[in-house]
Amino acid sequence: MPRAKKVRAIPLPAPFAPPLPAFASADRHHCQLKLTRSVEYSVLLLGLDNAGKTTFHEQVKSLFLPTSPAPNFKTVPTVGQNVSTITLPDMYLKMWDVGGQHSLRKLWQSYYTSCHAIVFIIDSTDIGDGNLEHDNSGRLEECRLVLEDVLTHSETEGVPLLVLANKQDREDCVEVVRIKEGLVKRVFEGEKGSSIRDSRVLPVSALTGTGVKEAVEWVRTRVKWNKEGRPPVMR
Ligand SMILES: Nc1nc2c(ncn2[C@@H]2O[C@H](COP(=O)(O)OP(=O)(O)OP(=O)(O)O)[C@@H](O)[C@H]2O)c(=O)[nH]1
Ligand SMILES: [Mg+2]
Repeated sequence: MPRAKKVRAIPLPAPFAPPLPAFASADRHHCQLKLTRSVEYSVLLLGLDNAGKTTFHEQVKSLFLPTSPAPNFKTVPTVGQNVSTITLPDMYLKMWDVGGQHSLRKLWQSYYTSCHAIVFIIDSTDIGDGNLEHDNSGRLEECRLVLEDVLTHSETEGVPLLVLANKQDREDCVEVVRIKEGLVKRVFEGEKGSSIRDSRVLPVSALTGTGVKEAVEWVRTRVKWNKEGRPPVMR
C-alpha cells in the first residue's frame, strides 16, 4: 500500500499576509468596549407590599433606559414579576421586581441564588415612629422579621444589601437615621457574619426620583466588589 504523503502547511510569506483593515484599531476598541460591557448582574427588589418596589423600578427604567420611557406610577400590587435590564457603562443590570404581599413572599427564595444584590425597600410612612417599642401597627416588626428572614437564608449570604427608606417626599415619613438605628442595626446585630456583608441604608423617593441614581450607583459598585463571591453572568 502506498504510504500517505505528509502535507505540511507552508506559512505565507509576509507580503501575502492580508493587511489589517484601516478601521482595525477602532474595531478592536469597539470589541473591547463590548467585552467589558458583557457582564450582567441581577438585583432583587424586595420589601413589604406597598413599599414602593414597582414605583422604584419604574423610576429606574425612566432614568436609565435609552428610550427614557415615562414612568407608570399607577401601579397595582405585583403578583408575578417585572423584569428589565438597564445598561451601565461597565455592566448590564437586571432588575427583578417581585410582589411583596404576604402570600407571595415564599416565592422570593427562588431568586436568591442568582441575585448579586438585594435592595430592600421600606415604606418610611408605615413604620410608626421607627421605634420597635412603639410599634402600634405592627408593620415595623413585620419589616424586621421579613428582612431577618431574607438575611438568614444561606443563599443570600454575603450578598450586598441596600435598604431604601422610601417615600421620603412625604411629611409623615420617618427619617433615615431612625430607620438605621431602630431597625437595620437591630437586624444586623442578630445576623451572624454580618461583618462580611456589604450594606447601606439610603433615603429615597421612588415617586420623585430623589436618591434613585445614588441607589443604582451603590449597587453598581458593590456587585463589582463582590464579583469573586458572586460572579456575573457573561453575555
Ligand atoms: N409619596 C410616595 N408614594 C410612593 C412612593 N413610592 C411608592 N409610592 C406609592 O405607594 C404605593 C405602592 O407602590 P408600589 O410601587 O406599587 O408598591 P410595591 O412595593 O410594588 O407593592 P407590591 O407590588 O404589592 O409588593 C403606590 O400608591 C405608590 O404611588 C414614594 O416615594 N412617595
Ligand atoms: Mg409591586
